[in-house]
Amino acid sequence: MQIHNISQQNSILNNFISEIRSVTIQKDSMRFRRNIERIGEILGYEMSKTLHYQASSIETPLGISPINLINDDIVLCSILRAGVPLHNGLLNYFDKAENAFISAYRHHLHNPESFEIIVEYLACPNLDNKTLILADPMLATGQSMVATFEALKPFGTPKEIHLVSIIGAKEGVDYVSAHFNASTHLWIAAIDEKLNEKGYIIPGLGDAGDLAFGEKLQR
Ligand SMILES: O=P(O)(O)OC[C@H]1O[C@H](OP(=O)(O)OP(=O)(O)O)[C@H](O)[C@@H]1O
Ligand SMILES: O=c1cc[nH]c(=O)[nH]1
Ligand SMILES: [Mg+2]
Repeated sequence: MQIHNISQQNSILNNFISEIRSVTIQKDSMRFRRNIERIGEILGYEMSKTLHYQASSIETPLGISPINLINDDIVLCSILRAGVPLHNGLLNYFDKAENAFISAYRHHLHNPESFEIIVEYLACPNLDNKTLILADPMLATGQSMVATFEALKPFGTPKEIHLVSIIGAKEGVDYVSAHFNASTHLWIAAIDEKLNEKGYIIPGLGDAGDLAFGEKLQR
């Protein structure tokens, strides 16, 4: 897997990352969602540099302007719930993309430390020869990303896969690296050191789904 850790280079991305991590600023859920969206726009922009382009020309009122335009058929798939604002950010830029949504959530078994990933809802177009972007802001154990990839297999074989995440744990990055092809790209804004005993990223930011949309009752 090709890992692109975008915050290794200083940019305004750092300011948005610091705001979603900040225990005080993240309490403003509208700002939290908007920051996730802005980060999605930045990661999408960085990713766009590796897409395929075709020479084109555009008629302006005063002449003809040559320009290379993206030539890929993009399918943007995000994992509910926390993936929604990241999806919106990516879709702001890849506005012609087809869209897929999947639900993957942690179902806690007997105690907070043990859980399984439940995939229930899935809506997806044909993926054959498309460029698949899989988006989820948190890459903790990596199990949701891998379960999503497995669930999408019956929908076709993409030509390229780009994983987009905001904060990952080293363990989760290693887990997805082992499950995805070496040609898969991972676009990520930060890789944190570890997971705690409940599978939360440390230092991370807490629960992204709850911060964006409010606490949910455990089922
Ligand atoms: O890498 P993993 O260990 O699989 O964890 C990451 C998953 O956890 C979060 O979702 P969560 O289960 O909290 O659901 P939510 O988005 O509905 O809050 C996050 O959005 C990922 O989907
Ligand atoms: O740290 C984590 C891990 C999984 N999901 C989250 O929202 N945060
Ligand atoms: Mg959550």
